[in-house]
Amino acid sequence: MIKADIGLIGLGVMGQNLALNIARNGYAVSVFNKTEEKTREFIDEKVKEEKIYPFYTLKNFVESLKKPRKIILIIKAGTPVDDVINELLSYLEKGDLIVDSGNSYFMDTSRRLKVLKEKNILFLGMGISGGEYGALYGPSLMPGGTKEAYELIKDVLLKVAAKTGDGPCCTYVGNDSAGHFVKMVHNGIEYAIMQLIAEVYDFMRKILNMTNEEIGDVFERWNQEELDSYLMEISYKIMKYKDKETGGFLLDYILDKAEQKGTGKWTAQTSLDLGVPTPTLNLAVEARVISHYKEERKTLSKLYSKEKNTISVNKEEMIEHLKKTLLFGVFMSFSQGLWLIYEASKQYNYGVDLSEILRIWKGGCIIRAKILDFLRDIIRENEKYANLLHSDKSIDFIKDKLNSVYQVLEIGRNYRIPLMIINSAVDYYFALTEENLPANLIQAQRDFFGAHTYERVDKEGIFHTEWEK
Ligand SMILES: NC(=O)C1=CN([C@@H]2O[C@H](COP(=O)(O)OP(=O)(O)OC[C@H]3O[C@@H](n4cnc5c(N)ncnc54)[C@H](OP(=O)(O)O)[C@@H]3O)[C@@H](O)[C@H]2O)C=CC1
Ligand SMILES: O=C(CO)[C@H](O)[C@H](O)COP(=O)(O)O
Repeated sequence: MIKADIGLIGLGVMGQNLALNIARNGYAVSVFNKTEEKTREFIDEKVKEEKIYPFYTLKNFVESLKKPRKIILIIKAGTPVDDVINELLSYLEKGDLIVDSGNSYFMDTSRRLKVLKEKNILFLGMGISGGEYGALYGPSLMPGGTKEAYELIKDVLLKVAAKTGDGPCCTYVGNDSAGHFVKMVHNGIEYAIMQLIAEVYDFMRKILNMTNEEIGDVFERWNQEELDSYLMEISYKIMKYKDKETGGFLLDYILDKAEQKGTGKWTAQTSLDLGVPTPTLNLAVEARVISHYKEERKTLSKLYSKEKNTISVNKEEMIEHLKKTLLFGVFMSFSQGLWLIYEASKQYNYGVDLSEILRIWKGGCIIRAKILDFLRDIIRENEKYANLLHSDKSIDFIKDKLNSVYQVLEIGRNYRIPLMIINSAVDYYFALTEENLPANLIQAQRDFFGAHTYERVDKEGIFHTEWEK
């Protein structure tokens, strides 16, 4: 009778490759998928010598595992996770472990942890990043929950994770739902960087009149410099990719409506709940939402004539300005995301080590980037400042980029192209480094209409004024 080391449920894009990755690292893996056909296809078409065993009932699947059982779920987030856990509970025993590695909402993970603890089942909420390629060759893994649960599966996770010069891209992220929280923010940052690159592309094609090929060349060059990152790499490849059907660039045939599955929106919602400013991450979600109104945009674009103040620009200089703008935006995106993780870690007692998070994001994951080493140096320099802007290194970095950001924004405005996220990054910087904001007027207005009271700058206390008396 088969006794496998690991069980994996969910043979979708990620699950198939993760199963292969685990098996290729020397483990015997039992697999189960809701739709049987997918399991059969996987076994017939993808599995070669790997020790991967298919099961068609959960009972047989569970019985095929060595005790204590270790089961990785990698299925659609939400109700399916609850359904599968509930079904599994009929067959699991005290001390068995479930690892949910889908993009689950962190509050769901906290709830599941409590329920499963009462049933003596160990549980980890584990973020995974790297897409289908990462799942196969080495993802970045962000497990959170109890240390006891992590210890049970640590060896497997460290083996299958991506490796960099700083070790495997997996660490114990922290207590409770820390793993899924960190993955959620990872995705919030991912949305922001994707939107930043998209705005730069828009600028290049509409203002600098660059072809996809030319933009691809610039992105490729940037990818060998400070902007070296996975998202830059795929963007230059996308720029140059030809459509098999038409022979044109595939990108030009893709409808400009961005989809989303929820993690970016949860990041924005959570930052508002916790009161941490992450405007760049939030606006990246808004940008996707606006993109969805294609018909509306089409109609309105005809109603409003776009008088563009064309001004002459030096293309090569502008490309350099765009590079610095992108670096500035990427820095602000990470800065906002890390601050959010830091505050959440305090609020929820996660115990997250930000430097470790930056380390495990260096390989395998979608937001891996050369700039992470620089950010890590800043974090390690002074751990009490989760807000990166405090560091001298940041001040020098930002000063070097600002003029370029201003140039890009000014020209973008003259040509009327939306640069929402670049604007948000610079406004975040302006607001956060401004001693006197106009919030005094907001407080006065609130007190005027709702007797909400205010504090004064010249004396302690809470005050209210009868404004019309
Ligand atoms: N794709 C990516 O780049 C990444 C995805 N993720 C996350 O990993 C998880 C899996 O993603 P991915 O592999 O891309 O998704 P797919 O859409 O390719 O696969 C979804 C999987 O979920 C299963 N499933 C759906 N509904 C149920 C249900 N009610 N009960 C049991 N199983 C169900 C499907 O089974 P069936 O075949 O029977 O429909 C299938 O195995 C998701 O949470 C996703 O957000 C995380 C990082 C990266
Ligand atoms: O987690 C991921 C990458 O890190 C998934 O690919 C996720 O689906 C991306 O988010 P969205 O679909 O909302 O763009």
